[in-house]
Amino acid sequence: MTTDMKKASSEVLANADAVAMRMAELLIDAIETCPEQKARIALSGGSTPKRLFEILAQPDMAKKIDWSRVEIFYGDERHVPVTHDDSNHKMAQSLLLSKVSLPASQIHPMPTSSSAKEDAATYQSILQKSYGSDTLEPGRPLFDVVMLGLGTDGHTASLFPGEEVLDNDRDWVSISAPKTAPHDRLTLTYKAIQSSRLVVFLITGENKVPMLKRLKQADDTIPSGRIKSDGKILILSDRAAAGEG
Ligand SMILES: O=C1O[C@H](COP(=O)(O)O)[C@@H](O)[C@H](O)[C@H]1O
Repeated sequence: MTTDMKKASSEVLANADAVAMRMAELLIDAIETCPEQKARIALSGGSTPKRLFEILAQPDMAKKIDWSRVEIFYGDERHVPVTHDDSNHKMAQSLLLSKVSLPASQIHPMPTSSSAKEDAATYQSILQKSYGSDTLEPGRPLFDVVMLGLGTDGHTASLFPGEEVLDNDRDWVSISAPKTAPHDRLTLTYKAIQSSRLVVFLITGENKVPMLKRLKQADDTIPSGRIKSDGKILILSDRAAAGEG
């Protein structure tokens, strides 16, 4: 089964906190029902997942998760040192990963210390090692959950409009050099994102109204509109992003 954006489900929740809580529930469920020993989860970057990370780090919530069954990956990363304020990993590490019982060996940040091209190839090898093969097999998804955001230009992960990576159907990880963003980036490709049990878009705030509308219409002229999953796709948004605020 392949799900494209035309077949995506959506839920509109009261506010950004409710979206984060719902995402936390989905993660708990995905970890509990993961058919393999460990659930591979790709975190999204940007500002939207911040609230989720804070919620998951709260002791009452953190104890609902068997962290020994979790492997953390990233959907994209700014090609900056991990100490940089724009680093997705820095944010996830400080708000969540440093606060729960998750061994460092189960956290896989995108490397950013060599050239972006070399770092993309290294991350692909890290994913292939975890998956146990360098070929994606039908019926055995790479990720249990891929979290995605939505940029006001329609990008998701670091799949930006006009970038070569949009046509890369060979690699799992690629470089992206958006002209509209301050740093080069590394990103999962469409192919890697598709190999998933569940893709969830987290979209909050009224500045996302026009793009969320296009995403729900499965507009394939924006990069997010071309996302597919071998499992399910869910768009979680708040009322403000849905234009109901
Ligand atoms: O999927 C993603 O979307 C965001 C958009 O970020 P936000 O700050 O509006 O939440 C993107 O830039 C991010 O890196 C990515 O993972």
